[in-house]
This record gives sequence, structure tokens and C-alpha cells, in this order.
Amino acid sequence: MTDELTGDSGPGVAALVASRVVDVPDFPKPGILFKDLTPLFADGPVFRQVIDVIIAHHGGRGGFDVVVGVEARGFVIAAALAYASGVGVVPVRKAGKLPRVAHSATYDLEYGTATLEISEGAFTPGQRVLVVDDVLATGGTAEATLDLVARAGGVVCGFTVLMELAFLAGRDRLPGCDVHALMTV
Ligand SMILES: O=P(O)(O)OC[C@H]1O[C@H](OP(=O)(O)OP(=O)(O)O)[C@H](O)[C@@H]1O
Ligand SMILES: Nc1ncnc2[nH]cnc12
Repeated sequence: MTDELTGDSGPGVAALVASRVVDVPDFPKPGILFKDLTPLFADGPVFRQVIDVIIAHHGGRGGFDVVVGVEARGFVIAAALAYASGVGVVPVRKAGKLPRVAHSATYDLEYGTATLEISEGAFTPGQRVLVVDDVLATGGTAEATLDLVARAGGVVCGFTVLMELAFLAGRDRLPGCDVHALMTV
């Protein structure tokens, strides 16, 4: 089990995450094995432990100035991280949802193409940004998000996911970034 004080993520937290993931074959398209992490979000003690481990990995409270969450499942994690750390949260949203778009980025993911956007005035220049999502797969979403954060004046200090699908090599698209996955498949 994870030590909440040291944030030691070790095998304990990986097993915990794995125990709360449901594999859904052929969603949203035939051939995709979808990793459904909503059972983890629904388990209060596990969710809290996961949040504490992520904060500890990224330097504890004070290790980052703002959290970016990627629509939609990243929002759940980002809001919890921000609240627990006493910092704000900035949403990166799918196209057409934000009223004051500053920057857009289009990318491919495991099962399609999408465009992400960030608002005007998202950061003060040089703010240290922790980016969070539930899954790292091909890395298209993460690469686009890191690009948006940089164009908006933020400095990415880390990228965190609950689960990394290593066989899709998404990490290779994020050179120089502190990529942290609580569990890897
Ligand atoms: O590494 P990639 O291949 O880019 O895939 C990872 C992304 O795919 C999923 O989001 P999705 O686009 O399905 O959106 P949702 O959270 O709104 O369901 C997941 O939440 C990540 O954001
Ligand atoms: N297989 C998968 N499961 C959950 N989210 C994903 N995002 C991209 N691929 C995914």
C-alpha cells in the first residue's frame, strides 16, 4: 500500500489502480480495449490515495502552481489535485466548448481525431503547470496539450496519468517531460 507521507507509489498503488480498472472490449470502436477508470473515481479512499501519490511525486504541495486537466476524464483528477494542493485548475477542452479560445491543436488518438483548445489568459507567464489525464495511449492528446500550455505561456513541470498503455509508445512523443504513470500496461 502507498505511504501517504512519502508518496511512495511502488507496486502498491499500481495494484490498487489495476484493481479498479474495468476492461471494455470493442469500445468506442471494434478492436479497441477500453480502460474504464470510472470505478476508481467512485471509490473514495482509493481516489484520495491516488491524488496524494501524484502530489507527492510532483514535489508535494508547492511543487506546481496550477493544474491543467484534459477533457473529460482529466477534469475529475485535475480538480481533486488542485483542491488538495491549494492551487487553481485550467481546463483544456474539446473544440467548440470554450467561449474565449486563445489556442487550438488538432491531433490523432487511438480511435479518431480531435481538436483541443485553451482559453485566453489561462496562465500568468512562467507559471509551473502540472498536466493530468486518466490514460496515456498514443500520446496525441498529451502532445497537443503540452503544446497548448507552452503557447499560452505556462511551463510544464510534469505530466501525470493513472494508466499508461506502453505498447502505444505515447511517452516517446513527450521528450524532456517528467511523465509519471501510476500503472503501466
Ligand atoms: O494518448 P491518446 O491516444 O491521445 O489517448 C488518451 C486520451 O484518450 C482519452 O480521451 P478521449 O479523447 O477518449 O476523451 P474523453 O475523456 O472525453 O472520453 C483519454 O482520456 C485521454 O485523454
Ligand atoms: N484504450 C483506451 N482506454 C481508455 N482511454 C483511452 N484513450 C486512448 N485509448 C484508450
